[in-house]
Amino acid sequence: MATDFKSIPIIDISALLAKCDDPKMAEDPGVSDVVRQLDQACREAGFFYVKGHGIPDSLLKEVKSVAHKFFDLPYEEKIKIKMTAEAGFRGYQRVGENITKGIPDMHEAIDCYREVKEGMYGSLGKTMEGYNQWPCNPQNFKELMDVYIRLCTDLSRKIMRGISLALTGSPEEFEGGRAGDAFWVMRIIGYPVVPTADGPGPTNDIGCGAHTDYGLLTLVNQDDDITALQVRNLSGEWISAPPISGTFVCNIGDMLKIYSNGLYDSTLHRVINKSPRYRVCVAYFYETNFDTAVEPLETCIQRSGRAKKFERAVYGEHLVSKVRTNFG
Ligand SMILES: N=C(N)NCCCC[C@H](N)C(=O)O
Ligand SMILES: O=C(O)CCC(=O)C(=O)O
Ligand SMILES: [Fe+2]
Repeated sequence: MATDFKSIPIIDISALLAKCDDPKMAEDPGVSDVVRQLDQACREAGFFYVKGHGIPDSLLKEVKSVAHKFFDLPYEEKIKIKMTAEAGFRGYQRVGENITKGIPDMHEAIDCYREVKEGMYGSLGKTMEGYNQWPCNPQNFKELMDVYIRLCTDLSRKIMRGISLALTGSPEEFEGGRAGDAFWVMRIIGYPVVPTADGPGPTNDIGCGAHTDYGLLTLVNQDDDITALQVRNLSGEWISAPPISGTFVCNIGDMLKIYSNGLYDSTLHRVINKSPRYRVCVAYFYETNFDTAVEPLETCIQRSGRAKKFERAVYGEHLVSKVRTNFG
C-alpha cells in the first residue's frame, strides 16, 4: 500500500546485477541491501529510480533523440505507420487518440508490443496479433529500438529477481510459467507544449491522465530537464518524479499488485508537460507471460494478513480490455 511519501527513492542496483545469476545470490550482503531498498520503495511508493543499471547513458539519450526526430516529422510522414486494429494496435497514434478515463490524452505515440503470431494464444491473443510498424525515418530507428528492448528486458528480469527475493525469499518466482516468457510493451511518447490561455491548440493540458500500468514493472526513460511525471501518494497529493540523468524511473504494475496480494500497489500516475519544450518519454513495460493466470502468491497472502485480496486475472485479458478502452 502506498504511503504519504514526499519523494521517490533512488536505488543503486549494481550489487544486485553483479550477483543476479549466481545461485547463492540470496546470501550476498550487497544483494540483500538492494533487496531491502527495493522492498521499502515498493511498499511505500510503488515507484523508485534505478541507477547502476548497466545500460549506457549514451543509449538512453540516443533513444530519446530519435524519438524527437520522429515526432518532428510532418504528420503525413508519421501517419505512414498509423496504428490500426489490423496491426494489433501497433503503430503511430496522433495527439488525442489515446483515451484515459474518457478524456483524450495530449500525447502522440508509437506503440509496440512483443510480436504475436496468428493463432499463438487462440482467441485470447487475437486482438494483439500483428507485427510492429517501424518508421523508415530516422533510418536507424528499428535497429536502435531492437537493441534497447533487449537490454530493457534483461534488466527488468534482473530487477524482478530482486523483487522476488523481497516478496518470497526466492529469486525465481517470476520465471517459468509466470514471467519466464515475459510479454513486453514499449511506448515511444511525445508530449506537445501546452497551449497558452489565448493561443490555439489542444483542449486540455493533461499529457496522460491518471492511470496505473498493467503488468509487472515499468522502466521510464524520460527527457532530461523537464519535470512532467507525477505520482499520487496516499493522501492524494501529486508528487513529481523529476528527471535524473542516467536513471530509469521504475514503477509497479497491476499484475505485481495481485501477485504481492497488495503488499505492493500499482500507484496512480499522470503526465502534465507545463514546460515550453516538447517532451519525449520512452516507456518499456515488462509483463508476465501473455496467457498467465495471475493470483496472489501464497507467501504474500501469509505476509499480508492471510486473506486473499484479489481474484485471479489473466494478463492477456487485462491488456486487451485496456487497449480496447484506450482506443474507443
Ligand atoms: N501499457 C501501458 N501501461 N500503457 C499506459 C497508458 C496509460 C494511458 C491509457 N489510456 C490508460 O488509461 O491506461
Ligand atoms: O511520460 C511519462 O513519464 C510516463 C508515461 C506513462 O506513465 C505511461 O505511458 O504509462
Ligand atoms: Fe504509466
